[in-house]
Formats: sequence, C-alpha cells, structure tokens
Amino acid sequence: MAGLNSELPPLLVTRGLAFGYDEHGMFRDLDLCLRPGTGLVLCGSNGSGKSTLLRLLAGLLLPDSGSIERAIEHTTGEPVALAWHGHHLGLKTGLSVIENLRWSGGMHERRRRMTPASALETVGLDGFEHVPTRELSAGQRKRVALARLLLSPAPLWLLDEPYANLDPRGAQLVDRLIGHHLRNGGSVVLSVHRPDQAAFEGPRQLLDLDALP
Ligand SMILES: Nc1ncnc2c1ncn2[C@@H]1O[C@H](COP(=O)(O)OP(=O)(O)OP(=O)(O)O)[C@@H](O)[C@H]1O
Repeated sequence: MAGLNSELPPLLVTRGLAFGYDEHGMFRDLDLCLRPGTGLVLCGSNGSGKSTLLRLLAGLLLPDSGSIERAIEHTTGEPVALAWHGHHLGLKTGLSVIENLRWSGGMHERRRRMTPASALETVGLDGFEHVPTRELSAGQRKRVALARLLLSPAPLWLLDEPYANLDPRGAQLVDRLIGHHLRNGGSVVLSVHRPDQAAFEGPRQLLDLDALP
C-alpha cells in the first residue's frame, strides 16, 4: 500500500488465504502485506474473526488454502520471530511478577538493553516485582504481559485486543509501546472493536472484518 514503507520488503505476506471452522468459511482470498514499521489494525464485531485471523498469522491454526509467509532473518535463515499477546496471557499465577518475566525470558531470547526490572518500570509496575501474580488485577496482569512483550526481540507483534482491561493511561501505554516498536522497524497486527481505540503513532492499514465479502 502506498506510503506504508513500500520500498522495504514485507515482514508478513498472505496470499489467497482461506479458512473456515465449517463449510460456510470465514475468510477467502485474503491478501495482506505488512511492511516493517507499519501496523495492521483488525476491527470488527464480536465473532467477526479477529482472533481467528491472528491465530492463523501466528501459525496456531492452519489455513484451508493460500499461504502465510514471514520474512527470512538473514543471520539465521529462519522466519523472523513473532511475539504473541492473546486473551489468555499465559502468566504463571503462582510466580511473582519478576519470576514470570525471568521464566519467560529463560524460554526465549531477550531484547538487548532491556531487563525485567526496566520493562516493569516502563509499564508502570515498578514496586510490584515480588507480588504474586495471582494478587494482581486484570489490568495489572495485562501490564505484566506487556512487559514480557517489551523483553521480546521479535520484530513482529500479534496482539489480540491489547487495550482490553486497561484504564486510559494503560491504553496510552499500549499506544506508546506500539509507536516505539514501529519506529524501530517492527510491525504489529492488532485487533480492536473500534478503529479509534488504536491511537498509536505510525502508518497503519485497517481491515474491517465485518466488511469482508
Ligand atoms: N475453535 C472453534 N471452533 C469452531 N468455531 C469457532 C472456534 N473458535 C471460534 N469460532 C467461531 O468463529 C467465529 C469467530 O471467532 P473469533 O474468536 O475469531 O472472533 P473475534 O472477532 O475475535 O470475536 P471477539 O470480538 O468476540 O473476541 C465465531 O463465530 C466463533 O464462534
């Protein structure tokens, strides 16, 4: 799409994507192209398929036909990494906040110059390091998951309703994190119920799933 860093090779491309849970089908002939530094905002009503499309892009579901390709990381020869932030945050409620970040950091590579403590400070949870995660509110847990996202070096973020459960300052935090990620050459696909929820700075495409044929 013109103006969306069209000179840079895309991080994610779908061609002729088709998927359905049943014979009626949900998507067909879906062509998407996401270039570095750009966002793709998925909007639509409940049940329109936002989470399903994100799960397809993450490889958690297989398309019925068509393809999904990620750019190849030249140093490893592997597809570029993606970070997933879904409805289920995947936090270990028996662990403290900082233990959760260290645990996930032990499983995945970590972004340089970012530590669990600095990520918690960025999301406004400094002072919560040793609080058991089960004692946090829904919005505070969401912030822990955002701190985990910050620690990830993945260039491609897939975020399912990242503004849910957050107060206005939390929503601004999400916008700041996304804007910063895009300025650093990352890309984001995120789902929202209304396009105006996504107030981050940076180029974006909008895909209204209610408007698909
Ligand atoms: N595992 C499944 N098996 C069968 N149908 C499913 C499954 N998961 C979702 N669906 C159906 O697919 C449709 C799209 O669901 P999806 O969760 O992708 O929508 P959504 O746009 O993310 O909704 P919401 O805004 O409510 O989160 C819904 O009609 C849902 O019932």
